[in-house]
Amino acid sequence: MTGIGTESSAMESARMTQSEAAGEAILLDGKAFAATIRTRVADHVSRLAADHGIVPGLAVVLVGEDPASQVYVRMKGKQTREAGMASFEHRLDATVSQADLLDLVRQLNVDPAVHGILVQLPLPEQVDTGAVLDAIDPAKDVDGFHVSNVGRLGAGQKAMVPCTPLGCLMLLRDHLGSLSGLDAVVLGRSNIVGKPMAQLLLRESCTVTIAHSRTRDLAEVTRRADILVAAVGRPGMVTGDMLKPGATVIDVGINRITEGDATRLVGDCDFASCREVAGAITPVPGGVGPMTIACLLANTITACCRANGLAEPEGLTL
Ligand SMILES: Nc1nc(=O)c2c([nH]1)NC[C@@H]1CN(c3ccc(C(=O)N[C@@H](CCC(=O)O)C(=O)O)cc3)C=[N+]21
Repeated sequence: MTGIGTESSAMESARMTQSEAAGEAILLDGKAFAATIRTRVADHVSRLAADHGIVPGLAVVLVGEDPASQVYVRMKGKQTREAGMASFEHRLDATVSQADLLDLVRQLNVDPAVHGILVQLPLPEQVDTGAVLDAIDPAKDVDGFHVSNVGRLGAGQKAMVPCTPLGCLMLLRDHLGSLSGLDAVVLGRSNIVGKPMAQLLLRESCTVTIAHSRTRDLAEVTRRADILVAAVGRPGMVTGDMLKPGATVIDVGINRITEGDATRLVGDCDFASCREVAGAITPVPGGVGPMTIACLLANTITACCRANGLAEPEGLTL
């Protein structure tokens, strides 16, 4: 019993008969599941206010004017406020110095109204990203990128868990129940998705392989996967022939491609061929993306509860 996503489980099983009849993969509806998590977050926020007079607060720092980053930051702010939490947005010029950015982070570290801090990535090149992430108070590190949270996750200690892998794991548990003994292949070895995802799957007792750009005979590796998590940022690189029939496929890729004068979001998986072979697959959009933001809100509640010595919020942590 995961405690997470019973509503969406019910939706999945309703959909299962339809999909099986069509010989196509079940769609793992991250958009619907994320809405469920946001409702849980909003419930916790009401309770924190009523019982303790606490309003959880999330600070988001955006440096520069990257259009995609602006969209994500706007979505995060909107959903934070809709859940009843306080949203603090800090926009800095693309030319900001490392020292000024560190000053802002330190100010947020000591601000009692701020329980979570997220510095939107990527940062401009004059800034040392690792130094900025490690300046964040680990207790407020809702992205789970601080080296101390990375270490704690690896050591099996209580940590802040990166939002995208956390969302992927919630989808997997919701669909599969126990993951114990399953072969999991993570495609991609980034610090923000691939590596923490592998740690979480290992914690679930999967047999974990991390594949990447230098992996030899990739298809031979991916065809062993009961669970395939694709996080490489290459549109359509996973095709149906690379999958074990019935595999559960989590597509983390968010690639904006231009077709004529329209743009379209596609994942790292070639959806048309993968859905013929997979047992279940996340769509892009509407899969992992919405789960990432929902988990950011969940992590903010978790950080707030821990900061105030309150019990872990049920259904929002691992
Ligand atoms: N410090 C930091 N933490 C992050 O978590 C972080 C970051 N930096 N930098 C950028 C990436 C990207 N990211 C996404 C979140 C939600 C969607 C999302 O909701 N996508 C929608 C589509 C939205 C659209 O139309 O663009 C979907 O997939 O359905 C996508 C991408 C968080 N990131």
